[in-house]
Amino acid sequence: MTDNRKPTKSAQALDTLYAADQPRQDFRFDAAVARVFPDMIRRSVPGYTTIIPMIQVITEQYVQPGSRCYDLGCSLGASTLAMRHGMPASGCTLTGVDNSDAMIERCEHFIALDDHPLPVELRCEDILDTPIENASVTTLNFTLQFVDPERRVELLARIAAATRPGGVLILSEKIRFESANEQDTQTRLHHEFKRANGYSDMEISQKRSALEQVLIPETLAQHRQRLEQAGFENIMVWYQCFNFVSMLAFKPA
Ligand SMILES: C[S@@+](CC[C@H](N)C(=O)[O-])C[C@H]1O[C@@H](n2cnc3c(N)ncnc32)[C@H](O)[C@@H]1O
Ligand SMILES: O=C(O)C(=O)C[C@]1(C(=O)O)C=C[C@@H](O)C=C1
Repeated sequence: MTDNRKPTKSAQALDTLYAADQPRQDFRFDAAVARVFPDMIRRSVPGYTTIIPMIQVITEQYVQPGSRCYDLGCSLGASTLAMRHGMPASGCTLTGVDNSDAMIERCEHFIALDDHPLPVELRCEDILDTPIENASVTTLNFTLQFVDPERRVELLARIAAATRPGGVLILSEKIRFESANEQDTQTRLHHEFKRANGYSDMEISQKRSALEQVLIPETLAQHRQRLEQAGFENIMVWYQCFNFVSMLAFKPA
């Protein structure tokens, strides 16, 4: 197994946010999280380092000339840059959206460092308010799980309505399982992945309780049913590692 305990680049800050014993507080995408986010997400989400380059491959396949592409919940722009590199240099637009100032501020910097002719529009706002139109590829890479469950269908329906025939939504989520046995097994394996990446039992357990009221996972069946209700078809899982999945959902041609 690759040793993921060290940050990839010397300039990249190591995530030690939950290393010291602390009172429980809801997880927030604030400046402290934004600072360590590349290290945090790589060591916390099994498959993240595979999913990002595949977003480029998928974008290349489904981007349509003259259309718009959206990365909703773009954080520091890892998924945005993957989309950018899958898009033609002109004729299309790319918009990244996040409601965390700290994320958008750092994202601007990463986008500027990426040498590519296609401009990226960054918006600091709630994705529930983002105008979406003439879309071919939209990405929600581990973002829908943070949206109020009661508002998820309205967001997906708006994306579906704004997507061109044959366009696609890339939806990555932490999921839960109907079977208690599978839930326990997959959660244990996820925690083992974190341990293998250098997180202590205390870090794992403090982050788990910080996320409890904030990241609301749903089952694959719930995702499928709601994506269909929203106006998508041919919903397929193209990636899964433990309790993390990525799906494709198509707008009927
Ligand atoms: C797990 S991160 C996304 C990671 C990113 N897509 C990537 O691939 O690196 C979730 C992001 O969604 C943002 N977010 C959560 N709810 C949001 C909302 N309602 N509107 C806009 N952004 C939101 C958070 O601020 C956070 O940066
Ligand atoms: O479930 C966890 O333990 C996680 O850390 C997952 C997760 C995510 O899926 O977005 C939660 C918060 C951070 O954005 C990074 C990763």
